[in-house]
This record gives sequence, structure tokens and C-alpha cells, in this order.
Amino acid sequence: MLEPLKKEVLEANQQLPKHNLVTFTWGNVSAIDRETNLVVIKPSGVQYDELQIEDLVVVDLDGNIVEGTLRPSSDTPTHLALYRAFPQIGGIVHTHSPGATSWAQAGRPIPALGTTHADYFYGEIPCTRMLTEEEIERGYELETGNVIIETFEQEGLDPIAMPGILLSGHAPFSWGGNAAEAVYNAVVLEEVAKMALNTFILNQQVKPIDQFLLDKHYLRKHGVNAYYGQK
Ligand SMILES: O=C(CO)[C@@H](O)[C@H](O)COP(=O)(O)O
Repeated sequence: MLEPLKKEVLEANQQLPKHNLVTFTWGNVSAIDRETNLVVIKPSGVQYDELQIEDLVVVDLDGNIVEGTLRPSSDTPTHLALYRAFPQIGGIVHTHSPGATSWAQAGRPIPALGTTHADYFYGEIPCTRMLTEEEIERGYELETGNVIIETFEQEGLDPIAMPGILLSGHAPFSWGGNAAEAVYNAVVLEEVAKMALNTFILNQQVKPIDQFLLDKHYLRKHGVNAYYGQK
């Protein structure tokens, strides 16, 4: 079942090492079929260069394994919480890419310091609060999803305009309309994280770009009157 989606998810997972987003197996990609609400996700702990399409696991939104012989990613409850909360998204990536993970470990959101950031993330890339011990005991991966959703609700964020977040003390999650777009956004998140870190090293007093410049760059690519590229 869902063979075309499985192919997309396999290829997306294989892109993670190609874009230097992962070391060992520190990352995973999933995608959802919104007609059946079934999710295809990477199996836990499997090396990307050994991953086969038959290794992928199909789960429903309650986490029940519908197809597959391997254990799904340990982050599956987080992916599923996000698919339930954000019906606009079709693919999710979690990695420990070093630039974004550095900001997550510092517990700091990534400010929009330049137009590269503004082209893809409509403002500061948020960072969640730390999970409490009680939340971790109650259900670490599920509560990880819940704190992402809590952050988006508290900050009034749109998951389309803000296709990623930093988990305080942990690492980034990114998403998009499909698995490939989620990987694309994960690459951009890592690049703008590295750029922001270097920018602060060069100028500790740097400030985020003005709203009008943020608007110009984000909306020329994503707004109703977008004119960037050839689409
Ligand atoms: O965050 C972590 C580990 O801290 C996980 O994301 C792993 O890095 C990937 O786990 P699997 O998908 O292989 O279960």
C-alpha cells in the first residue's frame, strides 16, 4: 500500500546525509496520505544507505502499525501529533543538524537577521520551552509534539509561513507540503542557523531585519502576488 508515498519517503530520508543534516541515524522523515490518514515513516535506527522501501513503516494517526515489520522511528508520536494538529502539512523532518541544534541547545529562537531567512521563514524561528520532568515521564515523544503545538498556539504562528521549530535542549523539526519540501526546509533551517551564529560572532549587536524587508522577501516568494522564480 501507498507505494508512491513510500518512494517519496525513502528518497527524502536518503537526502538527509546527502545534505549533511545527519550523523549516523540522527534523523528521520515521514509523510502522510491525507485521504487515508496513514503515515509512512523511517524505521528506528536504520542506516540511510541500508534503507529499503520495504523497511518503511506505515502507521495510522493513533500510532498503530498498519504495515511493516520494523519498529517505527522513536519520534513517531511527535510526527503524528504534528500531523493531527497541522492539517496543512504533508511531510515532516527531524534531525540533529549541528547549526540548528546549537540554537536549540541554547534555548534561543533564531532571529531573522537576513533575507535568506526571510525567503523561507516569515519571522523568528521559534524555540519551545523545556519539557518538564513530569511531561517527559508521561510520554516524551508525544509531549515533544505537544510543546511544539503549544508554542505555535501561544505565538500565533502559521505552520505554512513558519515551516520549522527548535525543541529547547534537543534539536529542530521542519515540515512542508510533502517529504521533499520538508527536507528542503530542513536544509534551509540549518543554513540560516549557521548564518545567524556566524553573524552574531561578527556583530553581537546585530538586530533582526525590518518588517518591510521581511515582508518583501517572504511575500515575493510565497504571497498571493508572488513573482519569484518561474512558477
Ligand atoms: O532525537 C533522537 C535521538 O535523540 C532521534 O531523533 C534519533 O536521532 C533518531 O531516532 P530514530 O528515528 O532512528 O528512532
